[in-house]
Amino acid sequence: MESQPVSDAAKASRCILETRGLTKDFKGFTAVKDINLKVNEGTIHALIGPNGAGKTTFFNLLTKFLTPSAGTIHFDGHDITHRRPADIAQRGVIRSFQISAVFPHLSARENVRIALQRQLGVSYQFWRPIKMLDQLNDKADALLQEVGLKEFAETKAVELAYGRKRALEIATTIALEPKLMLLDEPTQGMSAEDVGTVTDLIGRVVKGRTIVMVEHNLNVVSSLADRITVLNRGEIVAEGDYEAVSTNPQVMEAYMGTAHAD
Ligand SMILES: Nc1ncnc2c1ncn2[C@@H]1O[C@H](COP(=O)(O)OP(=O)(O)OP(=O)(O)O)[C@@H](O)[C@H]1O
Repeated sequence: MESQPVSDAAKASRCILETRGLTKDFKGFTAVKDINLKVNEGTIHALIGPNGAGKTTFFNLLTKFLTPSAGTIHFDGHDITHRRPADIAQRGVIRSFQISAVFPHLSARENVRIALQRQLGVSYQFWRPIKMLDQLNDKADALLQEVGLKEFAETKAVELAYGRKRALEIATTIALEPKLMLLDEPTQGMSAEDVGTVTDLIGRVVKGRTIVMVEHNLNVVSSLADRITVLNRGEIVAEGDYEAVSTNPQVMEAYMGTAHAD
């Protein structure tokens, strides 16, 4: 039987990540409580919530920086609850701004090239002729162009302006061809101008990719996220698109301490 091409709609409805009853206790304090979350392939899913809501702890559970106290994590059809962090990265769960930290004294191109080498599994073949490794330059340049850093290929990462550094981090993450990108507050600490640039960049380069992001800036969330999960005190208080969650009384209460936020 001939296989049918998968339509965008069908692809978007495939759940790639699911947590069931995910819980993390710290000595009797429950930071993440019974979280049931589903992320569909090809979508941007944002996690928001006030300080201390449990967002970072939840991310750390997904990447196995922390071990859950209870519950399971399923990724791409596999139960990964008891997998080691390296296995999870190998399966394509890549956390940007942490794992893919850039090397400050290497150029933008060299940074992307190293990520590409890692993806190809040739990182230790340092005896290969430089020329062979130079074949990666074309691919690296294409990625730099994609994130708007073509003119900065020779610039050392440390010399890039903040927003451009973030763009480089995104390029090195994409180079690893993630099945799921975890973005940790991608616009944190940025000027309004950089927030706009990085938001546009994420919107452009992540098309068709699956992202879970923690983000405090609600403008960024409203323009990027297909679906939003709101956490408060370790629990999900609301889920839906931006319009649904932003008008939810429990969300207003979590953020502002009142359901009448006018
Ligand atoms: N290792 C730990 N030991 C004890 N308590 C912890 C630990 N890590 C986090 N917590 C607590 O768990 C709760 C959730 O913290 P978490 O950092 O996940 O929240 P968050 O939503 O990411 O907050 P923020 O937006 O401020 O980064 C907080 O009350 C925090 O103090």
